[in-house]
Amino acid sequence: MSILSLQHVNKKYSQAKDFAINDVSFEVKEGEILALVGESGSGKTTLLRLIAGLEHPDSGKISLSGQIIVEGKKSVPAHQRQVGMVFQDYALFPHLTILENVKFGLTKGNTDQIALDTLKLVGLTEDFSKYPHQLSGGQQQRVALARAIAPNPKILLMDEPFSNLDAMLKDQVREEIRQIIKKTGITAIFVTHDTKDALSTADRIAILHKGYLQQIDTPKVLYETPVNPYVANFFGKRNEIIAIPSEDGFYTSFGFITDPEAKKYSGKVKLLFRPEHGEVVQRDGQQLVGKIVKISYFGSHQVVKLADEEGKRVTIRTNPGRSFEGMDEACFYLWKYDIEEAF
Ligand SMILES: Nc1ncnc2c1ncn2[C@@H]1O[C@H](COP(=O)(O)OP(=O)(O)OP(=O)(O)O)[C@@H](O)[C@H]1O
Repeated sequence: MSILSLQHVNKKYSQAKDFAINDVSFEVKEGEILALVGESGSGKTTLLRLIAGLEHPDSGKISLSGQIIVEGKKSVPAHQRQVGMVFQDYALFPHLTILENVKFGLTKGNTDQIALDTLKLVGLTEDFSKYPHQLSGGQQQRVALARAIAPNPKILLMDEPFSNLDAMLKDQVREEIRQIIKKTGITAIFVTHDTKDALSTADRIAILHKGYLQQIDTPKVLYETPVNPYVANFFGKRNEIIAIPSEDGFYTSFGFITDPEAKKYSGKVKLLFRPEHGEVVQRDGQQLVGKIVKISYFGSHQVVKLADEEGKRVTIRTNPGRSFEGMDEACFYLWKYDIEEAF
């Protein structure tokens, strides 16, 4: 069941030339974690602020939990929307203790007990009489999360929740935050510019470009079946090989690829593939071949750059155990690629 629905939402800031959000419509299902991604200025934060009630759209409709919160001039004020918000810098009150910070937005019931239960839920084991400056970044984030979820909001909104954490901590915190959100069953939307955050943490990802929603789907579908080149390239550069189709395959500058699909094309095409959609193999005459330009070792995998006779390069990801000692050339094959007409 959908808990949040946006219909044809548009937003233009008063001094701006272009719309920050252009005709955006989507739904979020109950209990789902949605990531909003896009390059800087694509409208991610604006969209989050429109849902929170911190900005008002020029047109469109937003419903939360079956209630219309925005339509035309009508708007439910931010404090009445029952939306929990975690800001990028956590925005904790420096003069309040951990417990007081979490109790801040609570008005009903035994507020001490609710705050303590929520702190337990987010796994914070510190002395709750400490102040925010006495905590690490990861701990401050848990306090901010506890403060946002303690009042039992209908939806949790997080702006760049992982951007202040160092790389070592990030992987761990991402997983922990995901588990906490899933345990509470709360619906969550987070903004990030980091594709790794989105792919590893979200159930679905919405990708924005210049305020337009490009695609919204699961990480797997977005990565493997992007609807346009912008979405495809957003999740990492793809290799591009120019190919000439024939009855039974494609002629390329790296060799021939047998593919019955080729006969459907008449002119030149582009074969597009990600580094992990190729594999370096032993030579047996059937594969593509390239001159080894560079090998980079990453522990979990190696990245090999191969060039054709004119120096055009492709990048292939391969297993870390493969040895290239004494080799000038390497053979490879592609197990997955997209075919696009080349003009
Ligand atoms: N208060 C404002 N007044 C005028 N223009 C604004 C305002 N806030 C944002 N914008 C513009 O709206 C567009 C979308 O901005 P927004 O901050 O939503 O993008 P974003 O994707 O969150 O970017 P970033 O990743 O850099 O935070 C940008 O062109 C930005 O310059």
